[in-house]
Amino acid sequence: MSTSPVRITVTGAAGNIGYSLLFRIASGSMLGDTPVELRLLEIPQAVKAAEGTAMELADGAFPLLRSVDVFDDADAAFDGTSIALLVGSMPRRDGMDRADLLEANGGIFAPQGRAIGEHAADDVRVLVVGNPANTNAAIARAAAPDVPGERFTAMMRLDHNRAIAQLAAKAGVGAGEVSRIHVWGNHSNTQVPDVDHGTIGGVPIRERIADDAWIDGEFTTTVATRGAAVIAARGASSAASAASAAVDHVRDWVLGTPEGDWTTAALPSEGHYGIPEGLVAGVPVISRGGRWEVVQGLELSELTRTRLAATVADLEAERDSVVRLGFVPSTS
Ligand SMILES: NC(=O)C1=CN([C@@H]2O[C@H](COP(=O)(O)OP(=O)(O)OC[C@H]3O[C@@H](n4cnc5c(N)ncnc54)[C@H](O)[C@@H]3O)[C@@H](O)[C@H]2O)C=CC1
Ligand SMILES: O=C([O-])CC(=O)C(=O)O
Repeated sequence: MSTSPVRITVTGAAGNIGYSLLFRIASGSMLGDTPVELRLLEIPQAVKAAEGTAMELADGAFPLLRSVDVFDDADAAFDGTSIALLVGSMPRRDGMDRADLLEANGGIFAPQGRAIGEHAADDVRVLVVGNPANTNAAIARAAAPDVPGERFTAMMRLDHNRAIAQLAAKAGVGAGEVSRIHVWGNHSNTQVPDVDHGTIGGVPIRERIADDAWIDGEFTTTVATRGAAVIAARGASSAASAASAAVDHVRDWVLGTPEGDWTTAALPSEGHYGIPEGLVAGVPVISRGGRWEVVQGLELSELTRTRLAATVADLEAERDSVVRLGFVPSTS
């Protein structure tokens, strides 16, 4: 067991995702047997609620939890942090698109990116959960030019997990039977779940499901619009499943992806698969030695290529908006 604690900052700690996420981290679900120091960042009006959550974390008597501190100042909250989970922002409500949140939430991620650049540990890894997650990650990255760009990622793992769940249900198997799928592009309804290289119980997915119309139609739409469906049902956006996906993303990033499988993360593009550089896009990834690597050389079907172009255009439109709003310089 590693004895030196890892410092983790969670923003929006008093919110719905925070309430689920913090307890998963404290229990060891994210980093295994590694002690953790939690730093909770909130806006001043929510500090009291975050302190209540800190009391409950203490009451959990988690053996791996070394400390919990609450902040309303980003510089202090990110000081020396190695893992920054940027959750705090405004969630969308029924009838809104995630892109409607650009202006409201863009103003949060530039100052937080700057604070990370100036105060976090040299090994800092950043996961942006707050929507629109991909573009918020690009904003934070642009504000922290001294941090290697690859350390700024956005969460597409919930989309990935949703795709696995739908496929497993259709095939009547457990989620653990589904391998080698991923979700391209934006965490929006233009995202592109891709099963063409995947297997269920070792059998190619299209062969096992034997229903291309379902895969290319209902399955894709269900995964891409699942967030809105949960909002319509719950009256609030996904929270526990989002927290679980954040735990999955960071665990795989730090500890590595299982041999023989891959997953999905949104990374700043280096031009792979024709995705323009700098867009933070969902891609197939493995993690080795604490670094994401894009799975290279996959053959894309004509349909996937067309859909990938549409989700890239969606990301470009978001990038153009935040350039206009002044959150990102036009060269990023
Ligand atoms: N990427 C993904 O797959 C998913 C992303 N989300 C997004 O995650 C975000 C958070 O969702 P919830 O926890 O449900 O929302 P929530 O409204 O329950 O909590 C958000 C928290 O963030 C805090 N906050 C606002 N501005 C802040 C700032 N500048 N610094 C620190 N904290 C700040 C608020 O006070 C609040 O406590 C939303 O943007 C939501 O759309 C939600 C589900 C999935
Ligand atoms: O849909 C939303 O606004 C929340 C979210 O990102 C998701 O559940 O995928």
